[in-house]
Amino acid sequence: MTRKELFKNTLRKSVHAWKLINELPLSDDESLMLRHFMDQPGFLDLHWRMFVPAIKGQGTEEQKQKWLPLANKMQIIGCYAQTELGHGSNVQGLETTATFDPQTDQFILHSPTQTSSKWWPGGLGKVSTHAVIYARLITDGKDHGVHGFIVQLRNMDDHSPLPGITIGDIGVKFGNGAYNSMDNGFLMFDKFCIPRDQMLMRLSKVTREGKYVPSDVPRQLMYGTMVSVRQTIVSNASIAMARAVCIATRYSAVRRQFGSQNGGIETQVIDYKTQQNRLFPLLASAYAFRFVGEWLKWLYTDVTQRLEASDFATLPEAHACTAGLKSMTTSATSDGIEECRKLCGGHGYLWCSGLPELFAVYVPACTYEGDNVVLQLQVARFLMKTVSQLGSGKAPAGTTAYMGRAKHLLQCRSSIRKAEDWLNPAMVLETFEARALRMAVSCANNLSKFENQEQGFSELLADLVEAAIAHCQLIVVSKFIVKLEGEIKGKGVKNQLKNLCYIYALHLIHKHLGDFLSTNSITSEQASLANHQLRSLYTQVRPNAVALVDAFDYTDHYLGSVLGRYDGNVYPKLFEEALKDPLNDTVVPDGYHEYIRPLIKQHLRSARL
Ligand SMILES: CCCCCCCCCC/C=C\CCCCCCCC(=O)SCCNC(=O)CCNC(=O)[C@H](O)C(C)(C)COP(=O)(O)OP(=O)(O)OC[C@H]1O[C@@H](n2cnc3c(N)ncnc32)[C@H](O)[C@@H]1OP(=O)(O)O
Ligand SMILES: Cc1cc2nc3c(=O)[nH]c(=O)nc-3n(C[C@H](O)[C@H](O)[C@H](O)COP(=O)(O)OP(=O)(O)OC[C@H]3O[C@@H](n4cnc5c(N)ncnc54)[C@H](O)[C@@H]3O)c2cc1C
Repeated sequence: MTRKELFKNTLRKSVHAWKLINELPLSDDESLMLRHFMDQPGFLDLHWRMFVPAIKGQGTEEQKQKWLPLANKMQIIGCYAQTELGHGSNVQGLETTATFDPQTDQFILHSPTQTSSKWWPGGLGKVSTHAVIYARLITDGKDHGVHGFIVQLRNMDDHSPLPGITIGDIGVKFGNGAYNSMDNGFLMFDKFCIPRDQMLMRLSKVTREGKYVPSDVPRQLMYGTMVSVRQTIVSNASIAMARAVCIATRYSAVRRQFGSQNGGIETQVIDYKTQQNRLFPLLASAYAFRFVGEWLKWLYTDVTQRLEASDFATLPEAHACTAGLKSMTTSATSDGIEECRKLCGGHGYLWCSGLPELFAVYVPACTYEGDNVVLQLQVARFLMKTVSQLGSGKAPAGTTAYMGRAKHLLQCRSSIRKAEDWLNPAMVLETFEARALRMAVSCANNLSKFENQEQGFSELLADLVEAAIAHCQLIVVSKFIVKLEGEIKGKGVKNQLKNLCYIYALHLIHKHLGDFLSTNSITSEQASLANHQLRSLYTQVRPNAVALVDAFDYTDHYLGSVLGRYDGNVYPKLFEEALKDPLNDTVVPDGYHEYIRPLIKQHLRSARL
């Protein structure tokens, strides 16, 4: 499809999905499932995941009563317009202004520079009638920082932009189809006026007289919509990873190379330890991210309930967990999808493998909802704060509770003696805790050598990110172990999950061996034992690998991959796909008479053939 066709077709699908949701009707969970199977980024994502939650989280009761019924019936379509051409990560650096005019009781929205143009918001370019706009609030010449406003963008009769608004699509993005189904947009305001009651005023207010009334709740609640989306992105990482792994695992069982004896069949590539060493940790990650996603959903629900009761104590941890896990799981999944492409050899590079499209559509997850490095630095700040409070009498809680055992974890030596000891959950956990704590403490010690903490932080950014990743990996490992300790129906299933849990943990040790050795969390002998155990786990997973990906229950239609077909009938179907290519419509290609024939004829003449 051309870009225009792709965009229009996605509009068609989105509107059809909305019709089904209402007609059947579908529950919230079923609607999410429908979105999952619609399988294309589109304006509904931003309307439901960001526009509506932003109003719910930041609007007053009156604002919710006014706007939510319209949004819930999709009589208005909204998006989330925060990022600007010049500022994305640095939200406090946004330039768009919203200046209160007491004479008209209105805010004047203005884009003072080119870099202040809104740039990137999904659904903004061509579809949305409304947006939640983030802009600097100015009253009486004073800048109160960034706040949210509900703004109508387009005329409800003919969809034209309202006077004072310039709006459009930002152009083609990475990949052929992928994210190009979405109208990520730009937007400029030229002194555009909105009524005062369209500032989202649950957190802070501007009175009729133009007085700014700051809120008595943390201003970070303004970032709540991002926290909610980051949490869902973790579960989505599991879905995308599982999809790539399903394709690569099934195909690895079909594909044979070398090893034929006396003219017999060749070896299935899934039997090579190198293939297993690349594939099975990704299979394990798909399960691990699913379980940590379930836990994060619980954490998010818990913090939401606490916030409603004005208990803000767990907000920093919820922010650190959603930011860190969003970052860690999306980076691992993007890398994992690419690894799966390589695991499928040359055929993985074919569009019909399903992997190129999956990669192209998935990889921006490392950037949207916060650049992955910027988000890990938020985790690092949280860790440094926690370390600095050790010994102050305030016991670390939640995911940093292990830091409360700092005295032990800083000096303990791993008691792993034989390979099977690596199947002991307590020993594995302690290894990850020791490594995470020691990396965090080492950063804190290095920071303390700087007179200026912020300067020290800048100097140590790379180490801080590594410490944050170590903490996030510990969370994933520990939540996998907790899952195994809970109710899992079926002993066989539990055994398989145990194998995957240890593959996940031991492979991380192997991959980040430098961290584990340099922090003395394990010795090089213990590292060899971990590798030994890992190989044995691969052997145990091998006979069940295909079943473990079949368990994701993805249909062939959803996978969209010739290589990942459930029936394994890969080669005939590759031919079928190839023959569908427009280049094969004719035997002699268009351009032959124009370019190839004159070239050949010229050579034939000069060679006197
Ligand atoms: C084959 C076909 C397949 C098809 C598949 C389809 C797949 C589709 C998948 C779809 C899935 C999902 C769809 C999602 C759609 C995504 C849309 C994307 C939308 C966006 O991107 S919206 C824009 C997002 N922008 C960002 O994330 C910006 C990142 N920056 C920030 O968040 C912040 O500015 C910051 C960097 C975190 C803050 O930095 P800074 O320290 O400068 O900030 P402040 O001074 O403002 O705050 C300091 C203080 O506050 C704490 N804090 C910061 N953020 C939060 C928070 N969210 N909650 C609580 N607390 C927070 C911070 O820690 C500081 O605390 P301290 O003072 O140190 O105690
Ligand atoms: C597909 C897609 C959809 C999007 N949808 C929306 C949307 O609906 N609404 C919306 O408002 N926005 C949206 N965005 C924008 C997105 O949220 C931002 O792109 C994102 O937050 C990253 O910000 P940036 O582009 O400014 O990156 P930058 O911050 O410019 O990052 C560039 C580089 O600088 C590094 N860097 C930046 N700051 C630091 C630091 N302090 N320390 C160390 N390194 C740093 C980063 O790691 C990165 O390597 C979307 C983006 C994409 C790609």
